Amino acid sequence: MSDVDGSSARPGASLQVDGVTVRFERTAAVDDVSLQLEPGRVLAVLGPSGSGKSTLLRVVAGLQRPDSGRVIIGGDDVTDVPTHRRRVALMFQDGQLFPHQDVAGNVAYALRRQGLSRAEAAGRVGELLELVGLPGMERRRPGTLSGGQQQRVALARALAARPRLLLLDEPLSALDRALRDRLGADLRQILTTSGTTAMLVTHDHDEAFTLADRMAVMSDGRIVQEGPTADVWRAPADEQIAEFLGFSTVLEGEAAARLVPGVARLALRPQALRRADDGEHRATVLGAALGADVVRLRVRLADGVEADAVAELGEPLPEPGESVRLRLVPAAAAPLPG
Ligand SMILES: Nc1ncnc2c1ncn2[C@@H]1O[C@H](COP(=O)(O)OP(=O)(O)OP(=O)(O)O)[C@@H](O)[C@H]1O
Repeated sequence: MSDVDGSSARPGASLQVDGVTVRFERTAAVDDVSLQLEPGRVLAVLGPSGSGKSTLLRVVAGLQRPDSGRVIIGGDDVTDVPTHRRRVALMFQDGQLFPHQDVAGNVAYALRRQGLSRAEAAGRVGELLELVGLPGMERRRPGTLSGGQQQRVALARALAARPRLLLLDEPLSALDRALRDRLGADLRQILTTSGTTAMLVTHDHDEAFTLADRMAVMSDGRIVQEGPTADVWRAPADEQIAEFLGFSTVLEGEAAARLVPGVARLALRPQALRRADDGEHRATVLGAALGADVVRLRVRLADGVEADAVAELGEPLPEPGESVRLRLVPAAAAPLPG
């Protein structure tokens, strides 16, 4: 237990979850979940609403006692250690800043509690604000900041305590799309730079993909697939997971093999079929709509199967009934087992 309250040079610790089960009444919200995360890595737990991911996060944070199983952080079994002694930090959707304190006061909160002098804390606050891209913002009040800036302050505050493990609950979902993309990329960079081990829960596959090295997909309290983000993204274990990861069409048999020879089931993202004059696949347009960065098509393939497709903006919008040629974008297609 020596490291629970002590400080170490390297902030990130390993995380191990061993056979954790949490029951509410009869049902298991978390059902025999085991996970391992190496120091400095970021794990996204991805799942639909009610799949148990927040409950799992609360167990790791020490806010929920498991009915069985263990939580081990940096080699210490913390299952019976209260939250404030686990050296974990939590960051929620809405940063929950103290409204009456300025940015520096918010970020310095944990530092002052650790007994740093005012001058030491001020220096560290400056560094942290630099890290999250808000240099010089010390004197601003939370109410005068944008949503994205507030999330950055919340992140700086969470990192101030040099947590061994940072726990994030849908950290980007309260932000609008453009801000989410920008802060997502920054957050990823900040976590990597600071060497922080982090676990985030989200129902947004883009958020998981942007932020995490590893992904665990949860359904009905269980982990149904786990691995490096790119691997899960490229090879979902079944149709339900594929759908959850943003694949919109599953082709079977002939229709699948026509696109990728030898494949019996093929999951396609909406952008997997792209209009191209030299494309080798023929299709009939059923409908077309302007999207923000592409034209979205609904098409019928040669086999009579319907699928999504995209076309470049700027090309004339194809009419329903029009015949088009499509090219497969292999990175947006994944063979499914079975
Ligand atoms: N305190 C509680 N008492 C009773 N049931 C609970 C409690 N907390 C969660 N549950 C139930 O446990 C299951 C998992 O809930 P949990 O909040 O972990 O899911 P989630 O995947 O985080 O969902 P969301 O994305 O909607 O937050 C749900 O069926 C929920 O109703």
